[in-house]
Amino acid sequence: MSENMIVNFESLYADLEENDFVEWQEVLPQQLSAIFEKRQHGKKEEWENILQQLPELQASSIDISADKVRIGSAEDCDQETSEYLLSLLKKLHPWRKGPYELFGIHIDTEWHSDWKWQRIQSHLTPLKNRRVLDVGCGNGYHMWRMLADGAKLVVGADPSQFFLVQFQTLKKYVGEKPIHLLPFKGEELPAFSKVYQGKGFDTVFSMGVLYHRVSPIEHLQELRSFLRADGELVLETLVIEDESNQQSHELLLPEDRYAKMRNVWFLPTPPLLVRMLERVGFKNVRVVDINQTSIEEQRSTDWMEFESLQDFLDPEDHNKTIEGYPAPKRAVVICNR
Ligand SMILES: Nc1ncnc2c1ncn2[C@@H]1O[C@H](C[S@+](CC[C@H]([NH3+])C(=O)[O-])CC(=O)[O-])[C@@H](O)[C@H]1O
Repeated sequence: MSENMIVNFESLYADLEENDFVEWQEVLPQQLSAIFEKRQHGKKEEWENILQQLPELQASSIDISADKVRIGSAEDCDQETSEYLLSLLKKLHPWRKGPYELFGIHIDTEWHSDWKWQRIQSHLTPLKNRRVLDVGCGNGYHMWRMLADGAKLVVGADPSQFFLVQFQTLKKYVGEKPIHLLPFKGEELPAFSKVYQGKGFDTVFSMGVLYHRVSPIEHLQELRSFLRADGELVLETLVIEDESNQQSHELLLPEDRYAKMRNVWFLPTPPLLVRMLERVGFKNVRVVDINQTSIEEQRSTDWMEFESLQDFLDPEDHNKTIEGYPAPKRAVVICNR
């Protein structure tokens, strides 16, 4: 493996070859090396040390289909090793997406990401035997659930190398499976359908990413280019709702911060979101879920000690953010290329 990389991607190359992505596989080592070179992280050595210090343990059983993704059990590990593992996991604070259980240690993450999956799962074209891409996958929680649903290849992309380290920590104990996280932004992935002549993923997810993009239409065009013909897009993003006019095509561009976040740009109404998807060429666009995020779903825990949703809302009125905007509400839209 090239020196600047935190993890080894050899098994990904083999899985890409097997799944009709051979052209990408040929250029990927070079692309990865360039990304690690360009985005050198000050904590790289610290993270490498944690990954190397993880104890060698065999998971007697694994259940990635459960809401709490579980790897191994408390019996697989003696008390001393368990405490050591706990200390290493705590060094990887903050744990945002989950929940997970690793050898009996419950990682109580900031988000109940399982609740999002519950809202989405039944609307999907079954993932069995599909090649799946999750753009903005965080530490990969939903990727495990996609694998559990029978996907034959799960690739995630997220620019955060910290989330890559959390993902690798869990993957170490799962062993070889066709699930891989790449430290790329969505816009750094190849436009498969253009570059590789009609090739692409069967299902592409983009959850919690669109509102972070300054160019939301470009993000939708990219997502389309990652799909094969007829492939399915699952898009989840923040929306605003106009209670008096369910057909309004409006959007909110926050003046400055939104729920204390600096990097929130465009929040469309659901009809505008549908129109955006149709304008870039998606078919069969349908909104399958709208949900206001509760302070039970996103909250501070022992594993994420910073501020969370409760601190981002108006203390007098949880239907408003602290800046006075509508509180976070997320829509799930599904459509086809
Ligand atoms: N340009 C980009 N390209 C790709 N990823 C990006 C980009 N910019 C930021 N990210 C990544 O997008 C993720 C957004 S969180 C959603 C996680 C998961 N999907 C979830 O649905 O729980 C938001 C939320 O809290 O919902 C982060 O991991 C960023 O690093």
